[in-house]
Amino acid sequence: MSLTTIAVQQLSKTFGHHPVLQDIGFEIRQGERVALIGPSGSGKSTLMRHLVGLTRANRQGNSCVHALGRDIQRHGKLISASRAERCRTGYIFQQFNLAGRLSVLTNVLVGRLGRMPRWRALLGRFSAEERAMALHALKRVGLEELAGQRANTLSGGQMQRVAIARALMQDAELILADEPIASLDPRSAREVMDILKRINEEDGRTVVITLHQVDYAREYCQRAIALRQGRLYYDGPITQLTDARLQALYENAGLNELYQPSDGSVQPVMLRAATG
Ligand SMILES: Nc1ncnc2c1ncn2[C@@H]1O[C@H](COP(=O)(O)OP(=O)(O)OP(=O)(O)O)[C@@H](O)[C@H]1O
Repeated sequence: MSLTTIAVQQLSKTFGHHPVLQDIGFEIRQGERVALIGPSGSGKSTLMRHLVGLTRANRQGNSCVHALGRDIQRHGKLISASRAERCRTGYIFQQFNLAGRLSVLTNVLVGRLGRMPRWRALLGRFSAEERAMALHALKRVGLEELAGQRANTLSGGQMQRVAIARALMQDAELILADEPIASLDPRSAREVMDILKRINEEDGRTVVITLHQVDYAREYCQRAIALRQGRLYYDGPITQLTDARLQALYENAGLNELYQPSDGSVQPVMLRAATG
């Protein structure tokens, strides 16, 4: 039986007086490929940031964010982690976060820093084996020929593929991709989504992707978690995310009447009408 990779319980976050996440709870099992969707401002990025401790939940309440066998935060308090533990999660940003002046290969090697002895990491001394690994990671994203090129000469799609190669180099078991294709043209977006899917299928990595484009979520992910106004609106198979539900998610249509599973097989589906 697959293991729990992420468990979120009673997660609430308020910025100032603005409740951005309200009582969020879900679990993600090892090897799942999940799309996190919802209208702009619904809290997707904020939720993702909680999963790696970049944002802390409200201190009040019983929230817990658990990933890869350890608590990331509890009741809004971050739990410290070793470098090796942090490396187990790779985070891919919309804006790639590459060092533009460094070569593509070096950017990929950077993914290894957290797994190297500190003195070697500080000196940036990579072994022949690590270089071979980085080239292999680049090969997997189809960019080994650009290894020596400066990162800031690449297209957006290529940059994102380098960022994925860096996560591969990190040997991340969990990959969180926050709008990885938001600034890419359709062809590049497809290439990036293909690679994320392949990593999930071939390596068994758990992949969670925030997406604006529902079509990509439908095509590439098995499960959707949808937020609306900071609340969990839908959690279930992507195939059950009907046009009517999506319309309700994005257009504030009436919610309760839309959830009418046509057969009894829809066990994991949960829908909560947003009240706010
Ligand atoms: N650090 C912050 N301080 C104050 N408000 C914030 C902060 N981060 C996010 N917010 C607010 O929280 C809400 C949710 O933002 P978030 O970026 O999580 O939404 P999102 O669903 O990812 O949106 P988008 O799809 O547009 O990126 C927004 O109203 C945003 O302005």
